[in-house]
Amino acid sequence: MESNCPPEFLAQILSRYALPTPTARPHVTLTFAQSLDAKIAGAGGRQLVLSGKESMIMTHWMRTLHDGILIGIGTALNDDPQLNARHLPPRATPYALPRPIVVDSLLRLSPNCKLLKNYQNGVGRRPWVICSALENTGSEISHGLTTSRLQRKQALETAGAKVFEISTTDTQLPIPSILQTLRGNGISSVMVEGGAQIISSFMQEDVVDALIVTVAPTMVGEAGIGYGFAGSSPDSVVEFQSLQHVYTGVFGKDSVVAFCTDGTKGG
Ligand SMILES: NC(=O)C1=CN([C@@H]2O[C@H](COP(=O)(O)OP(=O)(O)OC[C@H]3O[C@@H](n4cnc5c(N)ncnc54)[C@H](OP(=O)(O)O)[C@@H]3O)[C@@H](O)[C@H]2O)C=CC1
Ligand SMILES: Nc1nc(O)c(N)c(N[C@@H]2O[C@H](COP(=O)(O)O)[C@@H](O)[C@H]2O)n1
Repeated sequence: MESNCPPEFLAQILSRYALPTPTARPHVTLTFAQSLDAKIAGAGGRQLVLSGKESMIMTHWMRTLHDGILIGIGTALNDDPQLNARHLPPRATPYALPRPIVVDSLLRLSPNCKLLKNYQNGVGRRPWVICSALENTGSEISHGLTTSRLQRKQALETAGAKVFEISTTDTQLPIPSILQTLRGNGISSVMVEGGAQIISSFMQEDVVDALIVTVAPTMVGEAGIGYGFAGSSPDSVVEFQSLQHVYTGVFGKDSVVAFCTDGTKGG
C-alpha cells in the first residue's frame, strides 16, 4: 500500500474488487481529472496537467490495481500516453502494470506510439487495440488515412499490438461488446481514463462500478474540453441511482471524490 493513499480510500476502493467480478464484463473504474469548471483538456484538446503530484501518484497507484487501462483513440493520438506507474516510489517487488487498451475503430493508432515503444523495450505490457470489424472508407478518407485498413493492422501487429475486431453497425464501437471482449480475454478489472467521448460513452451505458474524479483548483474556460451526457437537458438531471458516495479526500491541492456501486449490477 502506498502512503499517499489514505487507508479509508483504499478500503473503499479495494472492497469493490472483493466483490465477484460480473460475468458479462470486467469491474469498471471510470477515472479522470477535471478543473473546477469540469474541463478535462484545454482548447483544441490541448493536454493539461490538472492533477498535482499527490493525486497523480494516487492515479498511478490506481493503475496498478487494474488488469487493464482503457483510453479512446482521441487520447492516444493527442497525448501519446504511457499509462504506466512511473510516479510510484521504487520498491523491491515490481508494481503490477495494467494492460493498455485503445478503443480505435479505424486503426488510427501510430505504430510509433509510446505504448508500443515501451512494449518493444520491455517496460510495458503488450497494448491491445479494439477496432471495428468493418472498414469505413468514408471515415478513413475524412481522417486522411492513406494506407489500407489491412496495412494499418499489419503495421500495428508488427509493432507488437494485439488487434481485436468487434462487429458494429454504429459509427462508434459498442461499449458492452468491448467489455465482453475484455472479459472473455481475461480482463477482470478495467480502469477507464478517458478522454471526453469515452467518459461520456461509459456514463451513458451505466456500466461504471467506481467513479473516481480528481478535482483540481483550476479554471480552464469555455473553450476547454468537457464530457457530456446525452440524456441530460436544461430541464432535467440524470441521477446515477446505483452510485453511492464512498470517499472524499484531499490530495495536495486537489480533491478526490469516489463513488461506487453496491456491486449488484453488471450481470
Ligand atoms: N484530464 C484527464 O483526466 C484526461 C484528459 N484527456 C483529454 O481528453 C482529450 C481526448 O478526448 P476525445 O478527443 O474525446 O477522445 P477519446 O480518447 O475519448 O477518444 C474518442 C474516440 O474513440 C473512438 N471511439 C470508438 N468507439 C467509441 C465509443 N463507444 N465511445 C467513445 N469513443 C469511441 C472514436 O474514434 P474512432 O471513430 O476513430 O474509433 C472517438 O472519436 C485529450 O485532449 C486528452 O488530453 C484524456 C484522458 C484523461
Ligand atoms: N489523472 C490525470 N490527471 C491529469 O492532469 C491528466 N492530464 C490525466 N490524463 C490521463 O493520463 C494520461 C497520461 O498518462 P501518462 O502520464 O502518459 O502515463 C493521459 O493520456 C490521460 O489519459 N490524468
